[in-house]
Amino acid sequence: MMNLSGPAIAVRDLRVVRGGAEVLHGLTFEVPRGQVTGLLGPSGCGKTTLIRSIVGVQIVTSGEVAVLGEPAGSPALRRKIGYSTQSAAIYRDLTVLENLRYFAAVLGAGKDDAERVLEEVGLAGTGRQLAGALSGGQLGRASLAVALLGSPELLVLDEPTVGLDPVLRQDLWRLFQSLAERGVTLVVSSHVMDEAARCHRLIILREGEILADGSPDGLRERAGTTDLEEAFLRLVKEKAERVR
Ligand SMILES: Nc1ncnc2c1ncn2[C@@H]1O[C@H](COP(=O)(O)OP(=O)(O)OP(=O)(O)O)[C@@H](O)[C@H]1O
Repeated sequence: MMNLSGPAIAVRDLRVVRGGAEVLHGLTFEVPRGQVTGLLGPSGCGKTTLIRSIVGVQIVTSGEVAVLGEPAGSPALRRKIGYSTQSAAIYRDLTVLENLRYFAAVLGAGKDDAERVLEEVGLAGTGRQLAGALSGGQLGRASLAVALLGSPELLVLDEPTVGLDPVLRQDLWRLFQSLAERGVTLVVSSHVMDEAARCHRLIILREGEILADGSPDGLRERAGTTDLEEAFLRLVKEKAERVR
C-alpha cells in the first residue's frame, strides 16, 4: 500500500563532506508525492551526492533525510525505491531480457515484470540482444528499465536522458509524466535547463546550495523572464550581489 500522507522526501540541514571538502552545505527541502521533481544544476554542484543521500548510499555528515516516512537507507525502503545511476548497472554478457529477469528475481518482482518494463522504456525489440551490443542511449534505457522493476513508489534517476536524441528524450519525459499520473514520485536530475520546463517542481542546486525551489512558473516569475535558462542566470547573479 502506498502511504499517501506526508512528503515523499524530507531533507533537513543536510551536510555532506567528500574527499575532505564539504560539498552539500546544509540543504533543507521537501519533495511532494506523485510529481516529477527536477534536480538541476551545473556539473559538480552536488546533484549525485544529494541523490546518493536520498537513496541511502552516501555517508552524511549531519542533518536528516527521510524517505517515504523512513530514514534514508532503511531496509524497508529497498523495494520502494527505484534508482538508476549515471553508469548503467547491466551485465554486458547477458541479453537485455536476461538482465531484467535476473534483477526482477533479486527484487522479488513478478515474472512478467521484465517484459513490462522493457516495453515501457521502448526497448521491446532488443530483449534478445546482448546488453554489451546496445548503444549508449539504449544502455541508459535498459538501466532505467531495471529501476522500474517491481513498480517502486519512488524513482530516483540520475541524468536519465544524457546522450539521448530529442525524440527519445521526449518519449522518456512522457513516461515520467505518466508514471507521476499513476501516483509515482520521481526525482530526476539533469544539467540541461531545457528539461526543467517538463518538471512539476524544480530544485536548483549551485555549489552545494539550493539556489531555487519551486515550480517552473514560480521560478520564471521570480526571475522576471519566461526563459528558464535565463532565469537560472539571473538568480545566480542576484545571489552573487546579495553575497557581496
Ligand atoms: N568520490 C568522491 N570523493 C571526493 N569528492 C567527490 C567524490 N565524488 C564527487 N566529489 C566532489 O563532490 C562535488 C559534488 O559532486 P557531484 O558528483 O555530487 O556533482 P554533480 O552535480 O552530480 O555533477 P555531475 O553532473 O558532473 O555528475 C564535486 O566537487 C566533486 O568533485
